[in-house]
Amino acid sequence: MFDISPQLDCAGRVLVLDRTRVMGIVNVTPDSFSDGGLHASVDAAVAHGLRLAEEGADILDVGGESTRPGAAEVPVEEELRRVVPVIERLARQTSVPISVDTCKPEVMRAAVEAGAGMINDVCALRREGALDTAAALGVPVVLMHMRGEPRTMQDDPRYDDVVAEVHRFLAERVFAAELAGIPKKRLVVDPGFGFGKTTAHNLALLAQLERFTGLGVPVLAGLSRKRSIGELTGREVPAERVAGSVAAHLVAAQRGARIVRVHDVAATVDALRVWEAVAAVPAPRRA
Ligand SMILES: Nc1nc2ncc(COP(=O)(O)OP(=O)(O)O)nc2c(=O)[nH]1
Repeated sequence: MFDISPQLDCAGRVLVLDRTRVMGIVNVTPDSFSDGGLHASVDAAVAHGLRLAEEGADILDVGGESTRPGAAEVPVEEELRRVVPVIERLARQTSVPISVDTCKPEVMRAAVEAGAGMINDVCALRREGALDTAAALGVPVVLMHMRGEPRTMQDDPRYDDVVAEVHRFLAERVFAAELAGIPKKRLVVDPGFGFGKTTAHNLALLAQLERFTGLGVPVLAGLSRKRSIGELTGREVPAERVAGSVAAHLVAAQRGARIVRVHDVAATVDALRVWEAVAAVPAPRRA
């Protein structure tokens, strides 16, 4: 699928990015925007994660704090209580790499000790101590763009040029991570769909996603069931936005995304397989 295949060593579980890989979402939260409360207990979250692995997830993203617009911050002790037991049990029961979706250095450390092999940080390691903690943990890190904080980010976000501004931010965060001792081979960037962006902003970022591949690290795209998909399709209920989400992630894959972060793993895996089969057909020889 791709000419070069970066590899992410997730604490010994290697994720080869020779094709677009599917990150399955395991939200251990009572209030996530699309599946809040469905997997809030350890047993339910572990069962959900194993189901996503069965459906073909290449990595499982375990999060204990909703980042939906308006969400309040979760105290570190509560976030630890939510994610650590889930990561511990998933790491024992599946060979699929596990990422932890957190901004907090304490949660990063505890999650990696519990068996997580990647950090997914929607704050791009901007929290106090996060850069040094991620450098010391030695696992890959997703750096995502967010304008402001979840509580206020959707209050009328404005950009002169959203693609240029997000690109500049991610370039700065890649540089900061490298300065802190995190090599590029352990970095992934993500434009942060829905994090301080209108639907027009999200569409511009998706249409020009290719530009972010120029940062020299794999690109992750996460549009799954988000408000913009609802606006474009008229689907009010997040769980009814599967087709729109799959379409968006296919476009993201075509425009260079090496990881897509999704709730609906089976549907996404099927769509990517069909696309990859077509993409693999040799170009006709010129007459
Ligand atoms: N790297 C990355 N991480 C993310 N984490 C959470 C959400 C929000 O989605 P979800 O986890 O489904 O909702 P909530 O934050 O309400 O739990 N989106 C992203 C994203 O786009 N990229």
